[in-house]
Amino acid sequence: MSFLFKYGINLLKMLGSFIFAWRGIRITVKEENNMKVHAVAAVLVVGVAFFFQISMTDWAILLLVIGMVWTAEIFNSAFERLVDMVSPDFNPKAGIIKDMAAGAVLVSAIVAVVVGVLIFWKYVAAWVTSW
Ligand SMILES: Nc1ncnc2c1ncn2[C@@H]1O[C@H](COP(=O)(O)OP(=O)(O)OP(=O)(O)O)[C@@H](O)[C@H]1O
Repeated sequence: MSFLFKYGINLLKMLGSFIFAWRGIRITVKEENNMKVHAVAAVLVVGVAFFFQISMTDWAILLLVIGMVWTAEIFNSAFERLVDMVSPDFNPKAGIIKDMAAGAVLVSAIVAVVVGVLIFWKYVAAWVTSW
């Protein structure tokens, strides 16, 4: 019985963690313009992927890079807020931290674009030649 009680409490705690994590994602999408751009880009790319009926492996790679960009952007937004909280006044060190976090987003976005081109070129080429 006490085992079931502990199990239930742990399950509730886990549910609470999911709700808090979901709030973090929601706030980032709502308040960060860059995240809105990433979200729209992801929806467009997924639409194109459905159109071309890409393979399971390509889906896996595509979703991985989309997740990578979103993760980088959420971390970047968290860093921005943390820096603004800890160092609200101008501080070159604070600026470097923000620049580094923004750099992580840029790296992930560039990799995502390259991966997107590598994945889609063969589908686009086949589609164009089938005309
Ligand atoms: N407290 C600070 N001290 C020194 N430089 C800062 C500070 N805050 C921001 N900066 C510099 O200004 C740049 C822009 O910061 P900002 O907080 O506006 O983020 P951002 O990159 O414009 O992101 P977003 O558009 O999502 O708000 C930083 O990358 C950093 O170089």
